Amino acid sequence: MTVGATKSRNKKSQGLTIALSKGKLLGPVLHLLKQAGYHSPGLSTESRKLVFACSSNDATFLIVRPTDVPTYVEHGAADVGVVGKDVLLEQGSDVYEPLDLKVGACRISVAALQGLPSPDRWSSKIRVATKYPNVTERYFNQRGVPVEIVKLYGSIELAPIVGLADRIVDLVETGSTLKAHDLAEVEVITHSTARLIVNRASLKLKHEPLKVLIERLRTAVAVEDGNRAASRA
Ligand SMILES: Nc1ncnc2c1ncn2[C@@H]1O[C@H](COP(=O)(O)OP(=O)(O)OP(=O)(O)O)[C@@H](O)[C@H]1O
Ligand SMILES: O=P(O)(O)OC[C@H]1O[C@H](OP(=O)(O)OP(=O)(O)O)[C@H](O)[C@@H]1O
Repeated sequence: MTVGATKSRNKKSQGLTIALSKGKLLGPVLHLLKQAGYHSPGLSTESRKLVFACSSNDATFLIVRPTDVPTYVEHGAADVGVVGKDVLLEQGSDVYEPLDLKVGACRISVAALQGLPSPDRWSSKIRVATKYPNVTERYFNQRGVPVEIVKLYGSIELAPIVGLADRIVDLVETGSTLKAHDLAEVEVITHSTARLIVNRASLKLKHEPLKVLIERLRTAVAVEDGNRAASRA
C-alpha cells in the first residue's frame, strides 16, 4: 500500500495514525504497544521504513524524529503520538495528553563544570547552552537570573569544556555522560517520561478507537510498572 493510499484509507475509516519517536523511546514504546495488542511484523528499532500498517488493528504507525511528533499530531497528520514530556514542555504544543507511559524516564537539569558557584550567586548574565531554549529561559527568568541562551542540537556536554557556555541545560538519566565530561548536575528543572498525545479533533472524530487504544495502553503501562516495581523489590 502506498503512503497516500494509507492516508486516504485512514481519513475515511476510523483507523488511527500513530506517530512514534524514533531513537531511545522506540524500543520501550513498541513493547508497550505490543502488550496493548498493536503491532506490525516489520516494525522494529532496526527498520529503515517510516510507515507501517498495524497487523492487529486498523491503524498505521509513522516513525518520525522525536521533536517532530507534536507537529504531526497538532496538525492532524497523526491522530495520536508518543513523545517525551521534555519535548512537550519545550514546544508547548496544543495537544491532549491523556497518558504517562512511564518509560524514557530522565530529568532536565542544569549542569556545570565541577566546582563552579551556583546560579543565584551570579550577578552578571550567564551563558547557557541547551537543546531546550524555552524551558531554560522560563526556568532562569523565574529565578531572576539573567541568561544568554546558546541553542545547540546535540553533544551539549561539550559546550562548557570549550568555553561556549558557563552552564548547560540537558537531559540526565544515569549521569554518566555528565561524569565523563567532569560536569556536575547543579539543579533538576523537571522530570520527564514518554507521553501519549492526541490531536484535539481526532478526540471527537475517532473517539471510539482512541478510547480503546488509551485504555489498553493504560493497562499495559500498569502491568509494566508493576513488573518494574517487583524487580526492584
Ligand atoms: N538518556 C536518556 N534517558 C532516558 N530518556 C532519554 C534519554 N535521552 C533522551 N531521552 C528521551 O528520549 C527522547 C528521544 O531522545 P533521543 O536521544 O532518542 O532523540 P534526540 O536525539 O533527542 O532527537 P532528535 O534526533 O530529534 O535530536 C527524549 O526527548 C527524551 O524524552
Ligand atoms: O545521564 P545519561 O544516562 O548519560 O544520559 C544523558 C545523555 O542522553 C542524551 O544524549 P543523547 O544520547 O540523546 O545524545 P544527544 O542529546 O547529544 O543527541 C542526553 O542529551 C545526554 O547527553
